[in-house]
Amino acid sequence: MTAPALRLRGLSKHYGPVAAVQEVDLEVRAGEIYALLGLNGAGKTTLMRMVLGMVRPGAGSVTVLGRGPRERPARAGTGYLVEAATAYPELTVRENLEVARRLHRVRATHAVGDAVELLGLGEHADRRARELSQGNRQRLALARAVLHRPSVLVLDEPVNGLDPAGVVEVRTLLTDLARRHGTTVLLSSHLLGEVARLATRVGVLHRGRLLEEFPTGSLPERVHRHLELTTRDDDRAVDVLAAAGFPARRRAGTVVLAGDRATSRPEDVAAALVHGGVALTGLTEVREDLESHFLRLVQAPPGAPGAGEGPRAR
Ligand SMILES: Nc1ncnc2c1ncn2[C@@H]1O[C@H](COP(=O)(O)OP(=O)(O)OP(=O)(O)O)[C@@H](O)[C@H]1O
Repeated sequence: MTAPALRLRGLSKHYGPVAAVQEVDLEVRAGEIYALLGLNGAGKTTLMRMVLGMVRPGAGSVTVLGRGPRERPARAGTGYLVEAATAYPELTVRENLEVARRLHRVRATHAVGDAVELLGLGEHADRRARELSQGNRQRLALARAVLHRPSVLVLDEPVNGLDPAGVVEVRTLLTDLARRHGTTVLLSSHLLGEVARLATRVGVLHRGRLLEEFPTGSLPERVHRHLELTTRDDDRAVDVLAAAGFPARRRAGTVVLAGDRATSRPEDVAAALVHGGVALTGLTEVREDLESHFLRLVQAPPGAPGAGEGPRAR
């Protein structure tokens, strides 16, 4: 097996009494798009800065492409966008990218034109950076990050400030870089829906700790489900269901059943009611959306009393 493109071991950082990042173990394989999901202040930026060698870890270690983050092969192989997108305001888009090309010692002069095209900046190539909209400034920052075709991209909130079309473009770009060129992407976001569409794996960071990791493909199974029933006699329905081994409760004019046994065999629930002489007038399966899943996780981390979650996915 090849070594992971990024490897974090016991990574921690305190700022005075604030534990910004706490004992994070994380690996990202080549070609993966790994999204760090977290509320404001969760520690995403601090973690990314340690990956980039901009912040020294308090404890633990980081390797990028098998090297320390400040070693030349790691730096040369990494493109990044952290903090608010910045550029030389008086230089044009093309001139800004030209500076980046020289800094990265990229010989091919067409790299600038390629990056302009890749990020759809053609119309704006000769405008000064300070005249750009926030979204186009973000595109310029992304163009700078990918100009030298790095094998690792570290992107803090890459779709911030982009309009819906821009979000789709960036998603296509990153997916394409990962699939076709094997580029490894570590990104942060608080946009849950976007992360679900873009990332191959998600890590939930909360108060500096990595609470959970899972492949985005497994999300449909991970979100909680319950059944909502409407009946002619809800009190009796609850009693009949309890006797049949389906704990249920009344909520706002419905009868609610959680648990795998009920959600995986709704026909058994219906049959139990019919046998008990209760008229069933409606049965709906309700799935928790991604937003609620995330909020439930950060409010009741796995392992905490009442969290009710299985083992961490690894
Ligand atoms: N240079 C610093 N000095 C002191 N405290 C800091 C510093 N940088 C970050 N922190 C604190 O560390 C914690 C994590 O911050 P961080 O910026 O990493 O979170 P984040 O998940 O990126 O948040 P956001 O989504 O708001 O950018 C916060 O409590 C923050 O106030």
